[in-house]
Amino acid sequence: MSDVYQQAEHIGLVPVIVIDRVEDAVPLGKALIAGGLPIAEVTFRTQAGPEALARMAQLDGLLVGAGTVRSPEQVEQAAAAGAQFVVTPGLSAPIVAACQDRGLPILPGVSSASDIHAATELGLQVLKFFPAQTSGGAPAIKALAAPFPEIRFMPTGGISPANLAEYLGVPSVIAAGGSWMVAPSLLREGRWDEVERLCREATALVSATRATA
Ligand SMILES: O=C(O)C(=O)C[C@H](O)[C@H](O)COP(=O)(O)O
Repeated sequence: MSDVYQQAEHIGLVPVIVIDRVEDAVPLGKALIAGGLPIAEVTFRTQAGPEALARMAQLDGLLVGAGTVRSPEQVEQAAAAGAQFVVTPGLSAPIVAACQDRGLPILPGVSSASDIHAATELGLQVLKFFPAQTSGGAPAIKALAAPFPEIRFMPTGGISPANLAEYLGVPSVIAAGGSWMVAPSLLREGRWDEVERLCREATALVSATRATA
């Protein structure tokens, strides 16, 4: 496994960020680091996404990737901004190829056995299970892991402090993705202390879950 996947596994939870103002990028990144979640998936859903990613990528100790990448052109944009990994909502062979050409780790979204099968044919082993909660949740990942034992998952979509432990308890899950600690309202109001507190609380939950596994 690439270093990025190992780091994501070590941290256990990847904040998924939808950012509207580039000037929020650095205080947000610092809050993530201070809160013990030094990793971010910065979605390319907003216009500010690529520049916000570039600013966050300058912060020491923060692993930054691009999310909601939907074209090979956006892979170029992500790489130019300093992204260290790419996340896509679904499985796209051209996007996977663009990432593989650059040696950029990619976590494409999958939600079925057919998706996973296709991803294995593209040489991938670490996949985003998306949208996790509405695609059957932790029981679905366990069922899909049976025929694909080598595949590792990062479930994302509908994950909260209430169900995080259930996902992290599945052996094939390396980390979960979630957005509650970086909710748009917190960013809009510049509540960096609250972001940090929620990250710290989430980190404690990850540690407690793993200690009892
Ligand atoms: O489009 C993408 O590539 C994404 O990254 C989607 C996000 O993973 C989910 O929107 C996060 O879902 P919540 O944690 O329920 O807010």
